[in-house]
Amino acid sequence: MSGKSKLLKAVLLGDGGVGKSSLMNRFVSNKFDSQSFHTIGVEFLNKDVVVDDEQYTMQIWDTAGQERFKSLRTPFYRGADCCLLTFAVDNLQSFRNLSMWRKEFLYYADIQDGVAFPFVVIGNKIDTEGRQVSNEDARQWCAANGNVPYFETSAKDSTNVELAFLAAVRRLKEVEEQLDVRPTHGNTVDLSRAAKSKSSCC
Ligand SMILES: Nc1nc2c(ncn2[C@@H]2O[C@H](COP(=O)(O)OP(=O)(O)OP(=O)(O)O)[C@@H](O)[C@H]2O)c(=O)[nH]1
Repeated sequence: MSGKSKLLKAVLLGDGGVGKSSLMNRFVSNKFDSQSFHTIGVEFLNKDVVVDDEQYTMQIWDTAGQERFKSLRTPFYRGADCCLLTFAVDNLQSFRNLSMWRKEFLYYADIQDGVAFPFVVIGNKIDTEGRQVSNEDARQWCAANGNVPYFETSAKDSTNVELAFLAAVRRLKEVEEQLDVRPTHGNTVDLSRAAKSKSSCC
C-alpha cells in the first residue's frame, strides 16, 4: 500500500429530507439520529478509506437540499471529484428531481461532459414501508445518464452505506483510467478539467 493519502472531494446532493446528513454520519461516525435537523448551507466531514490498496481521505460535503438554500450550497460544487445523487425510495418526487440535481451540479461545478464525471446514485430509506420508486426505474435512470452505479441504502440500519461511498471512489478511479489522466501532485486529478479537455479535443 502506498504511503500518501489522496484527498478526494465528494459532494452529496438531493432533495431536503432524503437522508444526506444521515448517510454521511452513518458512514463517518457509524451513528444515526432519528431527529436529524435540516442542513443549512453545507457541512463537511473527512473519512480515511482504503480502496484497492490505495489510501484516500474522503472529504464529504453534505449540502442543504431545500430550495431556499440553493445560493448557499452551489459555490461548493467546484473542484468536486465525485458526486453522490441521493433520493429516498419512499418519495417519488425526490427521484423525479434527480435530473435537476445532476444539472445543477454540472452547471455550478462547471463541468461540460457529464457522462465522463463520476456520479453515484443512492436510493435511501429502504427500511421504510411504502416504496414509491422501484429498483428497475432507478436503474433505468442510471443507465440513461451514463451507466451510473446505483445503490439502495438505509442510513438507519446501515445497509449498503459504506458500499455506496466506496463506489464513488471506484467510479473516480475508473473514469481516470478511461480518460487516461494521472494525478500530478498527490491529489486526485481535477476531473472537471479532464472532462472539459476531453470534450473539447474529441
Ligand atoms: N427510516 C429512515 N429514516 C431516515 C433514513 N435516513 C434518514 N432518515 C430520516 O430522515 C430525516 C431526514 O434526514 P436528513 O439526513 O436530515 O436528510 P437530509 O437529506 O440531510 O435533509 P436536508 O438537510 O434538509 O437536505 C431524519 O428524520 C432522518 O432520521 C433512513 O435510511 N431510514
